[in-house]
Amino acid sequence: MAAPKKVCVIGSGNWGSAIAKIVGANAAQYDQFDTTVNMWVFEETVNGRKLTEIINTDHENVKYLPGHKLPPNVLGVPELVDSVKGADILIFVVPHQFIVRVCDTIKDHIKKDAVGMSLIKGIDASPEGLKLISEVIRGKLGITMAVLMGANIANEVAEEKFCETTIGCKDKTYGSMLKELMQTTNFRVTVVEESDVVEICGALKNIVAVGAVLLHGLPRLPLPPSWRAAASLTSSPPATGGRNRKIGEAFARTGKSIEQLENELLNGQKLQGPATAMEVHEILKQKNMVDKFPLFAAVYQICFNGHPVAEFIQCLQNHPEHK
Ligand SMILES: NC(=O)c1ccc[n+]([C@@H]2O[C@H](COP(=O)([O-])OP(=O)(O)OC[C@H]3O[C@@H](n4cnc5c(N)ncnc54)[C@H](O)[C@@H]3O)[C@@H](O)[C@H]2O)c1
Ligand SMILES: O=P(O)(O)OC[C@H](O)CO
Repeated sequence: MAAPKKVCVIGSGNWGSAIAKIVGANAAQYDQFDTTVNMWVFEETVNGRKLTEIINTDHENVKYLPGHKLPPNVLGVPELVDSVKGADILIFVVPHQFIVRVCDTIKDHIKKDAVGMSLIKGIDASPEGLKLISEVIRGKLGITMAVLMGANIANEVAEEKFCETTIGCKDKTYGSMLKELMQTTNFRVTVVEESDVVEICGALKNIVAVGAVLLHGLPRLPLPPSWRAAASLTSSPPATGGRNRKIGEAFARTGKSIEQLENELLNGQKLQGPATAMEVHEILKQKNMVDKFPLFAAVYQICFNGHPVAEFIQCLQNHPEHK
């Protein structure tokens, strides 16, 4: 029988911890996985104790996923290089702004035949154009990559509410292995081969989520309730408690900057929607296509250029599709 596959979860934020809860339970249950699951923890001090010590003693990430026990076989590791040693499966789940540094740190320390799976929502924008985060990782590490994306809110998944998600994986053998690692009774996994589509939809969805929330935050526009409901249907997570919703509502209400609200309200968690709107805006500008995506442009202008939230309606009224 093949040696059990060793898993490392790279990241221990809100989603990283919720995922470690699932992966730890499945690794303990299925023979094809090594029981111990490493989880890289960006070390910090919480209530006078190291976060790794809290995780490894109390089995709870009290800062990023309070109120949920992690399986005891999930081991918090503060050194990134140590955490990935010997791992056959690398699950990438850090905020997207940190991924390049993570890859540069581990590139000489991973197994060459490891398989990676990115749970990171976002894109990489540079003067060379748009790159998917999985492409960035593949380019840096030279490993096979899959992705997992869904309308998933970490706290809901940790509470074991019924949710579905999609693994995008071009290789069917890896696809079924990753499904066994991720699926539970209440976290249902579909595997498809169109990995790039799954990934770009996961990233762009966060911009739409911010847009839907900004609309909800508009107090006196003559929008019928059905319109607001339709907006939220395009992305149900912000309607049920995501961070895009929390910050989007506060932004529309207070007029404070996104950065200030992230610092004030998220306790170290990172908001992804507005950052993705900025990166997508860069790409659209490069390609002279800003006018073709008025919703993305409006989210960018409102979040970063001081445009009034009420401008959202004009952008939709003037959408090229209606001309
Ligand atoms: N939270 C969710 O509900 C959810 C759901 C689906 C997908 N995602 C995606 O998962 C990814 C990770 O999000 P999350 O919710 O786990 O993170 P998070 O926003 O909760 O936490 C921030 C994490 O970044 C770490 N960090 C801070 N500074 C760092 C640095 N300099 N280098 C490396 N790490 C640093 C913190 O220790 C913490 O673990 C994101 O791309 C997000 O879009 C999140
Ligand atoms: O908590 P949010 O708003 O960042 O959403 C997290 C996920 O991306 C939702 O799918």
